[in-house]
Amino acid sequence: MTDLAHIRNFCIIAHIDHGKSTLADRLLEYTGTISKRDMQAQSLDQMELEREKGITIKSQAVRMVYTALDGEVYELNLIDTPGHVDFTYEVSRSLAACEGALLVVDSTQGVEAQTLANLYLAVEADLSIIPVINKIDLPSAEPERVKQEVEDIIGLSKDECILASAKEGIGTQDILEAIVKQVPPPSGKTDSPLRALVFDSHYDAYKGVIAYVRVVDGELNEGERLSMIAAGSSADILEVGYFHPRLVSIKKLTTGEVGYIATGFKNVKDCQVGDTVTVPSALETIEPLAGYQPAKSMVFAGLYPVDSNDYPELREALDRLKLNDAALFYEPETSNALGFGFRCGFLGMLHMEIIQERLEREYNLDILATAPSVEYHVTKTGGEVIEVNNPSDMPNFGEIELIEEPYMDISIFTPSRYIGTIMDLVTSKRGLYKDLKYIEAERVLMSYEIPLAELIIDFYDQLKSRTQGYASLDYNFGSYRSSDLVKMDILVNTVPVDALSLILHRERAYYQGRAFVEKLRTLIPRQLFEVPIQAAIGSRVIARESVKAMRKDVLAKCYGGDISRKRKLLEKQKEGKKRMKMVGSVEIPQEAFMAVLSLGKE
Ligand SMILES: Nc1nc2c(ncn2[C@@H]2O[C@H](COP(=O)(O)OP(=O)(O)OP(=O)(O)O)[C@@H](O)[C@H]2O)c(=O)[nH]1
Repeated sequence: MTDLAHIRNFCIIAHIDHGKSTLADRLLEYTGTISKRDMQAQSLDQMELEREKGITIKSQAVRMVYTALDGEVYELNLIDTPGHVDFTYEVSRSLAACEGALLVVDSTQGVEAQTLANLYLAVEADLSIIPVINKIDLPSAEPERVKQEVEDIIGLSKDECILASAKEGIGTQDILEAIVKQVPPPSGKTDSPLRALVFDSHYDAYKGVIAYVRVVDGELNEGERLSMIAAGSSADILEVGYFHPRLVSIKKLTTGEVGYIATGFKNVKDCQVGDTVTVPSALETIEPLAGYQPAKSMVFAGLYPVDSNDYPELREALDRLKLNDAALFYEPETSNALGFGFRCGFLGMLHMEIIQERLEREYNLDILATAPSVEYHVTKTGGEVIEVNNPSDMPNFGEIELIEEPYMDISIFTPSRYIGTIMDLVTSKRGLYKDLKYIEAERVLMSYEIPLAELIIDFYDQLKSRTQGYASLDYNFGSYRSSDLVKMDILVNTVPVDALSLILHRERAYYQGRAFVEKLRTLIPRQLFEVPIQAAIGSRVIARESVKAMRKDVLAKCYGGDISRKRKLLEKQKEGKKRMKMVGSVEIPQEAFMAVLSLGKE
């Protein structure tokens, strides 16, 4: 147990790849929390997937013990924050558990969109901010320019900036000293009833849900009973502890401290990020901590087993993933084309990709995903308002009074030479101009509102390719706005394929319909017969193409009795078939369902 004056809770915020995880490793190493020998690169990124994708998905908290130059011993709690905009809410809760933040800026790049977005969140959380200019070991580093940028853009004095190389360990001690001196100690009430903030949670098969908490007031004792204010659930505290970086169990966590509780809950839903932990006796009287928000799905897609016999396995896998991911939403869905599957809701595209990959890798399932959709608010002619997140559920024209779609507030940081090309891109995606600010002579911050439906379709890729990777993007939900949208149906071999339906803006529906059908023609493999593909809006066909009949069997190409060659070809064919779905008498591959995502490219 450490007295409040000797506790510091801080996090590291940065734009992607500016060196957050590497710096965390250096701090852990310097304080002897992890020996160099045990140091696995980026030990804070636990999941295999995280390491592969090189991003931090779940926040973690590690306790370090640091003897400062003044001779005093401090307990430093480093709370790692997720690095992607899909997880902004988790970031905001991690920040709420801290008093200070290291703001890492890459000295070869400078301030980027996410540096600012994270900074705003940190300022909102009232944190002391310590700017760290990283990667000064690189020949292309421009620490002076970036310091100036920090002063001009962020408003922190350039003299406060600490120059560092997380890779080489330069500046590590200065950073630790700054944390001790500049970050205020926590200011909770030690003699009040327990209030602790959950800033992350995950399910553990042995210990139940493990909640990562910051004790705000009072203390948390092993063996006591706890109550969750928002979830209304309660459980016994099986274990209390902190991360070092492995779990170390102790008897209690006191005011101001950060650690974990093993709750015995079987589902993270009972103990969600942002909820307040208290004791049952205080439940009636205590004020919940501010800022709780239930997770909200922004992007939806249908997930179907390629082999319909795998449906029970898919359900089981989703159930399991959900135990650990309160933000994952799903419900059974039936498609004429694809059979039984699930409509799933995700925080964003990255979240969707992660879930898909986990289903495939960890649960060994072959799944077919439909194109991602947003959630529309549809006012019917009778006045009833419904939410539609599957294009094939869109009511008929005649029944619709108004359709509203989610718009995002986006900000783009870019060298000014790309202003023109970015404006073209944003306009082509129905973006609405809000603001353009010169940050320095050659860099600008552009703000727009843009439909989420356009943002999820290759916007980021296009932004990166049009600006040679220089522009950075950040976005947040803005509001629902009405749009002139229509539903386009696709018929393959005269059979409507519900899972290929799309919602499009009326003005561009004709052009996009043609492009879509053309794309489908190239993706649907030849069959023994000619296959017409049509796009229709209401009863009007707006485009038509056909997949010509196949002439030869693949094996016909084989000569003589070369068995191994023949086998190879058959295997290849099987491989190609893996993600196909028989719709009527036509096989449709996974790529066809995703074709809309690549429409803008050609
Ligand atoms: N030369 C040099 N490279 C660095 C330094 N710090 C980090 N890097 C490299 O920069 C890359 C990104 O570093 P990470 O620590 O993974 O960045 P991050 O901010 O944690 O990235 P996300 O988890 O994706 O947000 C890695 O290849 C690091 O090895 C540094 O001081 N100097």
